[in-house]
Amino acid sequence: MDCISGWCKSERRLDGSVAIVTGSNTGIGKETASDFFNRGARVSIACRDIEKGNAAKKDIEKTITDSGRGELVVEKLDVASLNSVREFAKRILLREKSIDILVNNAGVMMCVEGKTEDGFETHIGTNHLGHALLTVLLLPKMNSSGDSRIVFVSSLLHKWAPQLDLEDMNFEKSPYDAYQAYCRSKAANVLFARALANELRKRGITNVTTYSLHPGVVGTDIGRHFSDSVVRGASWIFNKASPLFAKSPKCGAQTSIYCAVDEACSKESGLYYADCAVAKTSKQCQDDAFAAKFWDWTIESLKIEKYDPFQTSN
Ligand SMILES: CC1=C(/C=C/C(C)=C/C=C/C(C)=C/C=O)C(C)(C)CCC1
Repeated sequence: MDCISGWCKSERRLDGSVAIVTGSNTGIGKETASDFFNRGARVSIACRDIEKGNAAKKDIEKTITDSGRGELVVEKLDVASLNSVREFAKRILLREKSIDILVNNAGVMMCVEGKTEDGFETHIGTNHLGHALLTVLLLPKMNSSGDSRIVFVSSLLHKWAPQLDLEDMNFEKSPYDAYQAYCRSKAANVLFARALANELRKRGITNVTTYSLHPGVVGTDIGRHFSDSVVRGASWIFNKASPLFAKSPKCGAQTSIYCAVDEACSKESGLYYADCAVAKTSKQCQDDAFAAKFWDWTIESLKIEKYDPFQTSN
């Protein structure tokens, strides 16, 4: 089955590779995990709810193609909690000899005003900071694993974010706006992928590459909080109506899969993609000086100034 909106045509196998996909119990993440599994990878289904993860594992096992399968490991990870991210990273680093693919896919949208347990605004804390910590903790192993790729699932809506005010990322100065909070967190994904690519380049590290992307408008659980902050019943309507205007999760996963496996982009790093091709980002996300400031803001927020993500041992 092809998707009119772009299809990852690569037939590359991932036998012996290790891939981690956050939020892969459902939606785009589940389809991404299923693709890697059918290419032979050992895939970590990293999600909050182990039961939902196990149900996804059962579903994915039914998709086995003739070319064979890898392995699925369901694992507890809540990216809204830095503690949970640390625990998850510790377990993975102890168990895996290499980490070849990390897809930062989990996300929330249109949540009511709130803070994560670490005191960050819900969207920036979950969609960006949790994934940023996961990325830097896994980086030394990825750096020692030969060619490896880090993929950030962003959104076209990153373009609706105003110029980010690093003094007000948690809406302490300005009034809370759920839509803007989401758009900011998606700009954060694009900026962080770019900043990380620049930091790696600066140190001559060429075997780890980064990607950010817009999956398309996709009918998934991303609408689960629409009823809380848009209008009553919005989540239900989004669920029912999305097949009429949105991509299926399988088509929505194609750009994530392209960035993670395709030979065509293996030498690219820090760019933004849509429909399996490089696309243009907003002005602030093309600004390398601002990306560097955003990198520093992220490291400070995570309180890991003393940690060196660019070491190779682990
Ligand atoms: C159908 C529908 C809606 C439309 C939702 C859309 C179009 C969501 C798009 C989400 C995107 C693009 C996310 C990207 O990151 C509303 C307004 C919630 C109201 C209830 C019914």
